[in-house]
Amino acid sequence: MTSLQLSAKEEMVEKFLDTAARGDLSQVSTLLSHAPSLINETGYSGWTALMLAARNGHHHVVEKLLSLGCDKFTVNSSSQTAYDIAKFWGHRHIANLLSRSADGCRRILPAADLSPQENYFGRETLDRLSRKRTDKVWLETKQSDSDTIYILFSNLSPMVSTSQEDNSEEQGDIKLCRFRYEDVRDLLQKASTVMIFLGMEKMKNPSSSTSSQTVESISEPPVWFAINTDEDAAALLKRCRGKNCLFPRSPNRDLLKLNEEEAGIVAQARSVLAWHNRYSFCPTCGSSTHLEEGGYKRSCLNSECRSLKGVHNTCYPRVDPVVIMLVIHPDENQCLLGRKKVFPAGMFSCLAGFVEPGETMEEAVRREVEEESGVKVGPVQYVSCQPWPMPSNLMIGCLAVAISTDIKVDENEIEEARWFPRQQVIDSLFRGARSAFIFPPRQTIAHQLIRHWICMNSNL
Ligand SMILES: NC(=O)C1=CN([C@@H]2O[C@H](COP(=O)(O)OP(=O)(O)OC[C@H]3O[C@@H](n4cnc5c(N)ncnc54)[C@H](OP(=O)(O)O)[C@@H]3O)[C@@H](O)[C@H]2O)C=CC1
Ligand SMILES: [Mg+2]
Ligand SMILES: [Mg+2]
Ligand SMILES: [Mg+2]
Ligand SMILES: [Zn+2]
Repeated sequence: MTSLQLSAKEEMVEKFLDTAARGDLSQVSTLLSHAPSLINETGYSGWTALMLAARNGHHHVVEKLLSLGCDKFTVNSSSQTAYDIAKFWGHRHIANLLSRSADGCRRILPAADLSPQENYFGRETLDRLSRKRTDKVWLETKQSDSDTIYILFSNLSPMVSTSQEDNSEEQGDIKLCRFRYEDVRDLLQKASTVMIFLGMEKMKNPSSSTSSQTVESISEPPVWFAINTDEDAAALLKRCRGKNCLFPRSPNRDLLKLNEEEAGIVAQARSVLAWHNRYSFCPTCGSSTHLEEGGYKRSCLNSECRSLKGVHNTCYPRVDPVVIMLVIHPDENQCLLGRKKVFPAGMFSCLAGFVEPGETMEEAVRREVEEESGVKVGPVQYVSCQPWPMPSNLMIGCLAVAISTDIKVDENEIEEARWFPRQQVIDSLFRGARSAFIFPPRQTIAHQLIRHWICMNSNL
């Protein structure tokens, strides 16, 4: 980038921040419609447009910025969020607006009226249309429809195209390769291919159709299917006309580079395909099974099998609940993080563990924290959840308050656990300060829980 371009950008950011500080709503909207990336830009001392609007009491501007997805958890160089600033300057109506979800807590755990928070892998881009899974005629017609989109998996990895030659970790750097019926027709005929119906794209703007259009004249949005095949991966890649196509090798890392819409689709497809991969035979009697209901059911072929009578959950895709929790020190100023041996050097994260049969979410939090760190936990509060398709976990994100603080790690599960002071977490998370430890990437619910705590209770 030339210095001229750089200064033009800086000028644009300055103009935008100034507009927000003055409360000029129409100018804020115009600038953002031309350059949406301005929304989280920072100026002097790390102040964002949201902070400036909050400082000067411009309610409408704050409202607009939030509606456009502005990050309200950012802190400035004095560790203040926009919420802290609004509260400090007495703009109660703005503080209320900013605290409506996670960050407005006065006690160790916030009041329970949390508004829903979306996590990566959680976006529902498709309408699953579960009632259509039993409509064989409809499904067959849609399979050969020229608008229908197929995504291709090999060994549970989706075929993607990459925009970057390098090893960048940025979100949006990979995109799903989309195929039409003619491209995959031969694969659909192979007995080993597993196909699942994912759903229909949601109407973007149903109300924008003109009243003169009849219901029939509005064509249905495309439906999506996912295919997992055992055909050779190199041969599959030749089907793709685009360049730089591949099957990512490390799902935990590589699938975090999709955009939010495609990540949601992959979460659904990969979890169901992984279930098929593991349940080829009936878990009750060991007989062969066959696919039904658009890939959402596997029924035993042995007509005597118990799984065909009564309620049997072995026929349906599995979801494993996992609790993941940020444990807060009773002094409110430290949080408990741990690291497993397999983590990259210096990485610490929230403790997590599988919920056991017959256990509540709260009890699972208390048991896993005590098992892994020796710390006893009192109150537990649910924050948000995240589908985690490695292979089919539902991560249940919680805050928890410790009632004892001595640490004794279970070395089988955790290499180290420590209390981290709030300021140290802020320095590492927001300031990119060179730090001895790092957090998991922002696409993980672990990262979001840590941010949630930071923004909940910041001191001026
Ligand atoms: N999205 C996010 O932010 C994060 C996601 N995670 C995910 O959460 C999951 C659980 O976390 P983790 O700390 O490992 O859980 P646990 O602390 O429960 O430990 C996992 C170990 O418990 C055993 N185990 C008990 N029940 C089950 C079960 N139902 N399924 C599989 N293993 C079970 C396994 O032992 P053995 O192998 O000896 O049989 C496994 O290695 C992981 O899959 C991880 O990927 C974790 C942290 C962050
Ligand atoms: Mg454990
Ligand atoms: Mg664990
Ligand atoms: Mg466990
Ligand atoms: Zn059976």
